[in-house]
Amino acid sequence: MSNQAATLIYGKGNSEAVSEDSPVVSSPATAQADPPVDPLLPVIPPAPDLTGTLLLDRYCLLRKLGVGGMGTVYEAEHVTIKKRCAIKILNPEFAHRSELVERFLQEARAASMIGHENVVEITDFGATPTGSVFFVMEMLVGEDLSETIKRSAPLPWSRAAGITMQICRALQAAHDKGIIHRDMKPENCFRIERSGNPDFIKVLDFGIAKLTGEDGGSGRLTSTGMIFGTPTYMSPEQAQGERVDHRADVYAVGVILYELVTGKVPFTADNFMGILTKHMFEDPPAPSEVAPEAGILPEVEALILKAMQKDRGLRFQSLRELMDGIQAVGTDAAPVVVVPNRVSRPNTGPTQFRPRTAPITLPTVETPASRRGGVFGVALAVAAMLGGSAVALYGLGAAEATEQPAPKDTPPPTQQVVVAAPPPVETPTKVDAPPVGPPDPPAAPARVRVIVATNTPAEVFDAAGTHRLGMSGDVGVALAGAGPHKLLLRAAQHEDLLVEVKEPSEGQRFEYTLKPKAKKPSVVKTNKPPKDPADSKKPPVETPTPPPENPGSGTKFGLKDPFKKMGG
Ligand SMILES: Nc1ncnc2c1ncn2[C@@H]1O[C@H](COP(=O)(O)OP(=O)(O)OP(=O)(O)O)[C@@H](O)[C@H]1O
Repeated sequence: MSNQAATLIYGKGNSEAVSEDSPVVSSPATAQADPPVDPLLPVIPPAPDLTGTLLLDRYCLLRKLGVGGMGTVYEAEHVTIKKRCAIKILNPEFAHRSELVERFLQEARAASMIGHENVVEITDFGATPTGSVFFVMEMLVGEDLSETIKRSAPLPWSRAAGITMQICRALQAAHDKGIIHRDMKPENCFRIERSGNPDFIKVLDFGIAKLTGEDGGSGRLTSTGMIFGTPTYMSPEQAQGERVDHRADVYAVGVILYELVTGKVPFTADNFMGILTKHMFEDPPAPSEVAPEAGILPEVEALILKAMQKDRGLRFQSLRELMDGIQAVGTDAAPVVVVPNRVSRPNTGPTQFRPRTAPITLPTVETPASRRGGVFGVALAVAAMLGGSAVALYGLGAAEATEQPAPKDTPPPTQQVVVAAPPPVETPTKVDAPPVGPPDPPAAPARVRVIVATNTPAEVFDAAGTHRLGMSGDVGVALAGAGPHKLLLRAAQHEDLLVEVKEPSEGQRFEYTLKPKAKKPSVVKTNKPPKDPADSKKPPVETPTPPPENPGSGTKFGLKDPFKKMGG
């Protein structure tokens, strides 16, 4: 992982938070060697190796899997039932800081609240003999998506779509529960094989996620002045320290999709500040130009650019909308609208932070440049404080917060708002008055997405065979209305199959077998996605993950049950 992809967490503001001189910067994890560290960032001493330690009399730590920003992850075994698991232990450096203990356990709480098959499962938590805290996760065997990208990107559309759909589902489930991830990046998407699907995705690392419910703890956490995020995937509003809502995740997923289909990230620079500047002020280079060899379809490009609109009011307003867009690729659905970004940049600030490539300037509606200029100035000041290699977003929020009215449903801050305090986070269903764009989708859309699994890749049409609804496989097919739905499944060299789907529920899976035929199919699609080796495999069968074990074992150590806030 490059330094640019590292999560930056920087704290300041009260005695419980990380002190100003100890920013926490996540670093790439490796099982064998310590990760490279940005020489310009403060170094946190490595946590002691706890391999061989028995936790809660039942989890034996077998080997270190990697080191992240806040803790170390071990492979472990439940000694009684001999089940493998992964255990994340908070770096002892942070164990005495209740703010960080709370944040760490929040990761467990957030992932546990979501309860989705594409989100890593958390099963237990407790305290170590050395006084730190840990939580237990399902053990994932595979690799994170950044490795896949390094090795195989650009990915064919069918594969990129399947992966992105799962990320979207996981995050939509999070958003439905009032949780915003805020640090989506390929490193936080683990790719495992499950039931024959080599691209099964598990979203990890809700460590800086926001629980936006009234008692979700977000107020306490944000009021202490943590700053966080990964510059490469960071939305412009996050980079500017504005209030973050679920559309920051939409942006990050847009960047991930960009990377999946091009093999490159849209913005690079020599330092964090350079990347943030580009997210704020430059148009992403067109994916089709970045990777002409990848044959990126215009509608795929439009999807990416819409997800990455600088103005969040112009993005897909939910991941559900993005999923619909993905699903519509190759159909006769109306194309998505991408509004040119206004990408003018402030004319103040030291020139050393200016990106090297010329900005693409297009007219649009956007935040006034003057306001950006002010924010930019603060960003530069903080960057300078950090030696110019990293930008702490800390402080930017305060500059913006004074210009933005607090959402009506947000209680007034209990602490005095100081320059250092970042802004509160909104609930995913609320937006802070986007200037343009459609309203949030209704809570219960009249469409469900079902998985149509077939023995051979098949196109899914309406019963008349006139409207293509999508393809079989993991991307899923969106059905409007309650049903029953008659669907026509059509595959090359196979007999058409007419099926009926009665009262489908979201994510429900239907399996069908198409009979081979000798003669050629009567319908040939011209806009079929490129063939992907992964498609030729047996259609994935997704098995439900088992329910978590009873959490709460750590209470004898006086820990607050991280699962308690979700009532279970
Ligand atoms: N459940 C798991 N099963 C297997 N490996 C895991 C699991 N959870 C995390 N890992 C691996 O452990 C390493 C550290 O993970 P962690 O989430 O702490 O760090 P990170 O994502 O690199 O850091 P950051 O906190 O900066 O996002 C990573 O290589 C990650 O892929």
